[in-house]
Amino acid sequence: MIRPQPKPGASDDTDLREQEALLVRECIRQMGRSLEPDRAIREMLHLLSELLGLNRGRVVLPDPARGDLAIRYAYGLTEDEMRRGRYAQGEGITGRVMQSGEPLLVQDIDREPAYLARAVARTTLPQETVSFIALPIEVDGRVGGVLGVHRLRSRHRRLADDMAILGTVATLIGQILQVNRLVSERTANLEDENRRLRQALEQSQQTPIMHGIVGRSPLLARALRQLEQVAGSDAGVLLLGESGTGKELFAQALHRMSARAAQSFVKVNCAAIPDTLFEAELFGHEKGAFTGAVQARAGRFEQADGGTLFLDEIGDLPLNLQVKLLRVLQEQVIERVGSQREIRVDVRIVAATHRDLQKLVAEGRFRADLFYRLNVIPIQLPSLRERPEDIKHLVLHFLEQLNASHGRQVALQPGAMASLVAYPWPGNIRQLYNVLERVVLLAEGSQVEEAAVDYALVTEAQGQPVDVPPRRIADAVEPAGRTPPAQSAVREWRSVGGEEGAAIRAALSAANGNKSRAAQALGLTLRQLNYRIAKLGLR
Ligand SMILES: Nc1ncnc2c1ncn2[C@@H]1O[C@H](COP(=O)(O)OP(=O)(O)OP(=O)(O)O)[C@@H](O)[C@H]1O
Repeated sequence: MIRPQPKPGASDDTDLREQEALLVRECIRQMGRSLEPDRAIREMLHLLSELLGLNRGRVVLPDPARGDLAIRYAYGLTEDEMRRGRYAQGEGITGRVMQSGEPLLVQDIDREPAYLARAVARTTLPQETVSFIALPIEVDGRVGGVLGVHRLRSRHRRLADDMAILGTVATLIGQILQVNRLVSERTANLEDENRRLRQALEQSQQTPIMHGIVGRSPLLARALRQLEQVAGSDAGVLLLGESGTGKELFAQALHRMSARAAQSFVKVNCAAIPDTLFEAELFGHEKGAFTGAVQARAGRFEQADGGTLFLDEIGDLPLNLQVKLLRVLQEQVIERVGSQREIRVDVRIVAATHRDLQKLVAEGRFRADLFYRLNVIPIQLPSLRERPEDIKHLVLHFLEQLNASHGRQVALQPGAMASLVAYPWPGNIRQLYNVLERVVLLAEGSQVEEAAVDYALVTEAQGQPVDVPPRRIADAVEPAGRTPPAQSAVREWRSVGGEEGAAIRAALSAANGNKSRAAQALGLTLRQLNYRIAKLGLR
């Protein structure tokens, strides 16, 4: 067999092609190690040097912490040289390539002023003419870094070939960086998610919750015990407590615990029904009973037959309607408006009010007989002020709900929680929920800081007639970054280390006893200043 004789120089060419092919093959093999970019990229730079004589390869990447560029991977550079290799945007050859996204070739580094020789000193390089080649590395469709190598100018390989192979290597390095960025992003997301789930799990294990009612304070526990005791009977229950203390929630829990749980729970808000519609609403009406009664309709009593009727805001029921309600409660029969037919109903009555019914009775505004009928088992629900230890549990419970319903992953920093616990919550749990919802919706990151909560509380307080502890107001008049007008006075006031009295006196004396001006100087409202004066017993 006759082997074809290579032309002169062809064997050199073949060797070079083989080396190139070997380099590309090996570099592609390194792609399998994408998750270890240090090893994979260093090995690629090693092959460039070993097989093609493109030496001291380095990959320069942006350093987000310092806002410049730094050598991240290298072959043939000492640690010191790597450390020295930092470039501002647009600085030197590397900075320019990063900025323009175009490759640059310096034929002779000794004749190019833009070449900085910062990482590798000229003295450590060969005496002959040295070139420097820098190429952009594309990551996610953008210039994500720069690949740079030294090259002896007089060599047997053509420059165009070197440029082509370097382009291929830069692309492969870009792929490795892209995979890594993706993996670290996903890992960070998963870690975040994990942390949040762990927190949620801890919270749900810690949050004492019975029948959907959160809290473990003694006053709440007592109310819950009473609820459980009476759940089995048909006795009427009167739930007493301020607005937003959970009266409706308790009524629902009572219904669910009772033997009537499979039947309906029907709510009537006595304060919301106009007098003229009250009878029709409660007892129903026949077709044509009054204008607009186009068809017969069952009232709330009938709808609740066999179940529970929750009469909310019973204290707001006008006297003439109290008589009608009493009659039904006594006889357990109703007559629809426009009909004389008696319909027997079997309902358990749970009533609720935020008013002092006994006082209303004494004033002749609530019938005593109806009061005794409803007040068989009174259960007093504590306000949030009386059970501050429950606030934290409620906050964690609502936070979990709000995160789920708004697709957020918000957590509160300790200071933020402390602010929520310190707030007086005149509107009780409903108000707490509303404020938290606002905080979750407005949260910019996953961690809510104290200042953000304080700001929400101040906004809340401004819309509510409520005395907020002044320290909170002073802290939170403006969100971080903006300067409240009276900040210096506030700082002074705070710097007296709790001696509020002295600060208030000083402000009052500076304002010649004018409280409005003193309040302004302290960064408080007049109402808050009055509150502090009264609380501290100042004259
Ligand atoms: N202990 C609690 N645990 C969890 N959520 C609660 C608790 N108490 C009240 N809530 C929630 O707070 C909100 C207000 O409660 P609810 O409507 O029962 O109060 P209310 O006393 O009936 O108020 P109002 O007198 O103004 O009608 C509801 O969303 C309720 O689910």
